[in-house]
Amino acid sequence: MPIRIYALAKELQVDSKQLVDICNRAGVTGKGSALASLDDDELVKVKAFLNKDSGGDDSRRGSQGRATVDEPVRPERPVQPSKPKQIRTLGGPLAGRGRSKDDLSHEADESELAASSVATEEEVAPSTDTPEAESTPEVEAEATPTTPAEDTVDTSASVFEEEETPVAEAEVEAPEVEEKPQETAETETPHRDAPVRGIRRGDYIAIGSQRKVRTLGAGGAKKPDDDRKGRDKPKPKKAGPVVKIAKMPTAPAPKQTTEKKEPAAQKPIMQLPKEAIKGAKKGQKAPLEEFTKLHEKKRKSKDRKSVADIEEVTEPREGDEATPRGKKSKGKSTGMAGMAGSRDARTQGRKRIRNVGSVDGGDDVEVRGRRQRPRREKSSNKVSTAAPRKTDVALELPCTLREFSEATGLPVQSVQRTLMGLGQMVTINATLDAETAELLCAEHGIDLKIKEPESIEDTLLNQIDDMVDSDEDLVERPPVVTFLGHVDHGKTSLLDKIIGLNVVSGEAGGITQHIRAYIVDKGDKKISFVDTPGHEAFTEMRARGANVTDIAVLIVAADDGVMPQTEEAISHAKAANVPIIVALNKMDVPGANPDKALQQLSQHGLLPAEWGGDVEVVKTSAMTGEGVDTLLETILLTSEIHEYKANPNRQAVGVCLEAEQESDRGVLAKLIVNNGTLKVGDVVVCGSTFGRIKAMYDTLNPRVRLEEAPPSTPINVTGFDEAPAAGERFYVLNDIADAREIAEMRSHRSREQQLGGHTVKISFEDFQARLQSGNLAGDEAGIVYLNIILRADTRGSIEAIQKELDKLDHPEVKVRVMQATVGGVTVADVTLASASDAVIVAFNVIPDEAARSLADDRGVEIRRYDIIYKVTEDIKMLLEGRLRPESRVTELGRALVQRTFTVSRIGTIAGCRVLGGIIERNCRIRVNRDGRGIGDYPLDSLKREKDDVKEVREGYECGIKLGGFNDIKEGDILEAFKIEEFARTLES
Ligand SMILES: Nc1nc2c(ncn2[C@@H]2O[C@H](COP(=O)(O)OP(=O)(O)OP(=O)(O)O)[C@@H](O)[C@H]2O)c(=O)[nH]1
Repeated sequence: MPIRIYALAKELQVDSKQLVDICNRAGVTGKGSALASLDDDELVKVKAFLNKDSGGDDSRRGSQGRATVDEPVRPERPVQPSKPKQIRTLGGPLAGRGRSKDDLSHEADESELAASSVATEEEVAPSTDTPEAESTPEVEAEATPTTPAEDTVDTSASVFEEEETPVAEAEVEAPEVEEKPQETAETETPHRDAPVRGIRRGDYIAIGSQRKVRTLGAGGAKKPDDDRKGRDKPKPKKAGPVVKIAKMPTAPAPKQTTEKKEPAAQKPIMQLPKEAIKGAKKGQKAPLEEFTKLHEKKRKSKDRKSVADIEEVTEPREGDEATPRGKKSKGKSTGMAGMAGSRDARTQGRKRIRNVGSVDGGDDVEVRGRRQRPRREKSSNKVSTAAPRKTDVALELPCTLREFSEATGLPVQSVQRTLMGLGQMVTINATLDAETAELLCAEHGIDLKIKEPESIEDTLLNQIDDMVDSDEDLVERPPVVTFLGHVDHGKTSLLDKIIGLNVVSGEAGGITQHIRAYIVDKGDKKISFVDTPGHEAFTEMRARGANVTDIAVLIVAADDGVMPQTEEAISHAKAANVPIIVALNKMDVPGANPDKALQQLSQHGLLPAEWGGDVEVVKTSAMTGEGVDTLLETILLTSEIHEYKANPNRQAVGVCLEAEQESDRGVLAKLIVNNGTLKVGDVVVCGSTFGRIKAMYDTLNPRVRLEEAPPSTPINVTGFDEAPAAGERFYVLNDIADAREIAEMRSHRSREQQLGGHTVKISFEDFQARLQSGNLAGDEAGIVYLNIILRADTRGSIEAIQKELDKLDHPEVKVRVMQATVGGVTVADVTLASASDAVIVAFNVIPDEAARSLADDRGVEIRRYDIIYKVTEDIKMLLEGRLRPESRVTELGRALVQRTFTVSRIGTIAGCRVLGGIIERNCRIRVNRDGRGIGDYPLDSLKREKDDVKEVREGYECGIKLGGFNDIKEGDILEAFKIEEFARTLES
């Protein structure tokens, strides 16, 4: 049976190289390395050579055999006669068996060992002769020396100790290898004579097994120290060596290379949803059961995973940062399994990091590095996150510097630099007022639009205004009818006749002083009537946005016909865009001429139905009651045609018609409900006043209390803190705090407007600007109308101007003359102009003081002309959008001529008192006499007593000499004005 040289060397306890040399010397050539095999003949030959060299008995053969070896030099040991006993005491039963085996015949041993050896070779290394097999560790293991005693006692501790020795040798350094044979020589020497045999399967310890044993840890495997102790144990029983030898260096205990134990992984605290807990109580399967099993399986299989497997997973992660997350999400499944996948991925991630990164704190380093990388990349890109700079912004002012910067896109530092240049040191949270913001925008070339902050008024009241009732909620409501007409034509009398009252006699001078509003029954229908002191009041409500009237009844006395106020009433009714019914009253009067009245009405655009027109004319008499029922039927018929509807099931909105302070009840306001139902206890805001409705009274029977007022119902209410203005709209709100806030806000705004002056509501220039910008809403056909109220000195002037205006034709913009009457501009004109966004054209007439004042308050423009073509030219330019920039007349003041003085060679000097404004030198003077303009002339001289002065202010007297006009008379009104050049607002 072949045996390798190194195995034999071990058996003989000599160095392999020395054995190679011995082989050569013994004539066994061709054995150049320790891995070379010796066949039986060669083995016998070598052994014979060794025996020949030694020439001693068995007990001495080992030591002599070793003595023949040149190196290393070992101290000779004296032969101990009691050696077998020592062996027996050392090995115990094993030693005894070993001794008994010596008695066995060599043939038996050889055959048995050969059989076991063959079996072992077949199992472990079937082709030991192949070069590959020779180089494999398994082949090395085959040559592990064993003792014959091991054949029978294969699991004894001594066998294990013997097996451990070469393993330890493999781990320790060279000097230790040389020590081993010395320590074991005494025990192995008796078996030296045993024939060489192969190893058994039980003797074989694979490399992997060796490693396994080594890495078992302190508790799992015997330490080399223990082995040494085991071997050292019987030493005291041994006979000490005769010759003292130097103590051999002891091999240091092999270092424990087991990995640091990690603390046991803690189970995560997982809170189950309540449903799962409930379900589990009811016996349902626990939701985490499957997940736990799956996770446990994964954990077990994870331990078996090789490093290569882990690295394989790691690689794509190193290359692509997005991959790991993708892998994690891939591993996720629905429900709890998804959680398991996520945890598993996290565990793998930790492992990965440990393998790739450093041992100490590798986790943190890797994790930190991975997380920081995107940030570094982001910062290196230097992408500006600042808002783009804008060319025009809408800002709510005041605002902070930060808000300004964010809105405009200007860097804060840039804005601060600009402000520093203006001498202002501001912080980022400093507040910028409108002026500063405008300055900054101008500096940086940004168009600034100041945005009005959205108030609670906007949010709440606009929400109510925009509320649209569904068709199902809408029900028919009574029409609200207003009587309009000339004074004393019988409005009040007719209404009294309808409701059965006699109010006329109760009013001072028979003139209606208050607005009256009643609701009357006509069969199963109701009609609300509103009687106003004049059409101004009617228009006043419209001017405030409260168009309560559904139907206008124009009262025309059949004996008088159309009068100036009738014309105005027609204009107001037309401007309100409501159906008009004409009541030809006083038909009982002997001088009644209905045909003449109808003709006049036709001339004012009201063509009667009996003449083929669309205006219903009812002949009535408030005295006799003639035609009253017909008038009511006509009203109801008109109402039916127009289908006036409202939703009674919502909070009320309406209009205040009138209010007064009463000594006992406080504020008593007359309201009319437009929509919804007003109830006692409702919180109401009306204009700049608010309150909670304490009580409601019927307007016909003031002592009758009402609990609620449905749509179109006029009522008197108490509960307001102050008297609201006529024409103000009221709203019912849910919260009285909101009502208070809105009222206070409006009050504050009203004061500001009074202090800040007025703005022109509409003017020619403004109209043109709004026309160009498209801010003027047109009618259904898209036609925009320029509303004009024309006042002229004569009927002829009116006709001439209207004729000229008719020539103006523009497809999209048209002139609408709302009213054209003779005489000076009145308050009614201003009211109508204010309500209708109209411009008053005064031709050779002037406004009276009340009208002038009201026009200033309302911002109504009154344009005065004295040449007809100038009127039409301006309007033509306006319509064509080619209004030239021209000199604008600036009114300076007015003076009353008290006396006149005629001086020869100089002319007439007017002694005047300045009524208002200022009279300046070099101005022009417009002379007005009896409300009509005579002409305008340059101011020749202006004196105070005998001194020329630059100006004379209100309340002072002065002497005025006009250039080229001496026909000045006492009572004339002199209006001073100057012509100034103004820049164009629009280019042609
Ligand atoms: N004969 C006759 N007289 C009437 C008729 N209607 C009104 N009157 C009288 O005309 C006068 C004026 O009547 P009012 O009802 O006050 O006229 P009004 O239009 O209301 O007047 P203001 O309230 O000032 O706008 C009263 O004296 C009435 O008696 C009528 O149909 N026939």
